[in-house]
Amino acid sequence: MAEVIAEARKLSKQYKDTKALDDINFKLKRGNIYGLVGKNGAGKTTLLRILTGQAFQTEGNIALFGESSYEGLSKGRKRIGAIIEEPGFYSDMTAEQNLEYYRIQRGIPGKRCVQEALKEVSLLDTGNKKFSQFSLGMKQRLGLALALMNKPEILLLDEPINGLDPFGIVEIRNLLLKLNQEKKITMLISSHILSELSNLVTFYGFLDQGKLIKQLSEEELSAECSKYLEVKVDKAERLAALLEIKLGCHAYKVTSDYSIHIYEYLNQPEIVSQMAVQNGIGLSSIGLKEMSLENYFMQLVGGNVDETIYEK
Ligand SMILES: Nc1ncnc2c1ncn2[C@@H]1O[C@H](COP(=O)(O)OP(=O)(O)OP(=O)(O)O)[C@@H](O)[C@H]1O
Repeated sequence: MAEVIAEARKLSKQYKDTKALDDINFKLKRGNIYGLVGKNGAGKTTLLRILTGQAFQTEGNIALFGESSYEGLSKGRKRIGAIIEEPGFYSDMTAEQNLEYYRIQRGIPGKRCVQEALKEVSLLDTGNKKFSQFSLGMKQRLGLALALMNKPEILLLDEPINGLDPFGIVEIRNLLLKLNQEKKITMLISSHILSELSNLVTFYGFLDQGKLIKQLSEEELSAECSKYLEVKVDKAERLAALLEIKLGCHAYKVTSDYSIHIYEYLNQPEIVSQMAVQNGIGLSSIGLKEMSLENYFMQLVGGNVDETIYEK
C-alpha cells in the first residue's frame, strides 16, 4: 500500500458568505497523480492554498507526510512545490535571472538548483531571451521550474494546462509524466476540464460547490465512460433477469424501471432485442452510447448529456 503523504480530514473553509470547502476527506498517495476536477468556483484553489499554508481551514485538519502539528506542517511544506497563482516573473529578465531572483528570495542554498530546474523543463537553451518573448508554454514551464527548485516530493499545480494550445498541452503533460515517473514526484493537479487530465492522472476527485462528490481511479473512470447499449423497455428488472438466465450476461446496470445499460453485445444489439421481444417485453429503443469524459463530468455536477453512436 502506497504511503499517504497528504491528507485532508473533514476539511471545511467558510469565507464570509461562501462555503468554499465543505467536509472534504481526501488522501494523496505517494507516486499518484491526483486530478482535482471542478467547475470555476468549486473550491479547487482553496484546497491547494490550505495545503501550502496560504489559507487556513475553518474546520477539520490536514496532514503532510503524516504530520498535522504546526511544526510538522511547516516541515512538510518545505517538501512541496506549488504553482497556485501565476508566479510574478520579470518580463525583462531571462529564465535564469528570474529563477535566481526567486532562489535568493526564498533562501534556497546553492546556485546549481537553477540550472537543474531549467534542465528539467527543457529551458536551459533559452540564453538571453527575455521572459516577455516566451511562448505561453515556455512561461508555464518556467513556472514549473520555479516549483521544482527545492526538489519537491509533491507538486501542487492549479490549472497548469489552462489556456495552452493542443501542442502546449501535450508538452506539459509529457513533462509532468516524466517528473512523476523519473523523479517520483507525487502530484495534485486541478482543472476545470476533465479531458485535459486524461492520459496523465491516476486518480480523480470531483469537487462541486465545495464538496468532494466522487473519487475514483483512472481505470474506474474509463470503465464508467465505456461504450454500452442503452435499452428502453417497459420492465427493466425483467429484462435484467432474462439477460442472466437466457444469455448468461452479468455486465449490465439497471438505471431506472424502464432503462438498462448493457456492456456486452455492442455489435449485436439484435440478440438482446430479439430475446426481449420473444419473452414479451415491450422494447421502445436500443442504442449504442458512449459517455465522453466531459459528459461524465457534466452528469456528475448537474448536466445530463450523453452521446449516441447509433440508435435502433
Ligand atoms: N478570499 C476569498 N474571499 C471570499 N471568497 C472567496 C475567496 N477565495 C475564494 N472565494 C470563494 O470560494 C469559492 C471557491 O473558490 P476557489 O477559488 O477555491 O474555486 P476554484 O475551484 O479554484 O475556481 P477557479 O478555478 O475559478 O479559481 C468561490 O465561490 C470563491 O468566490
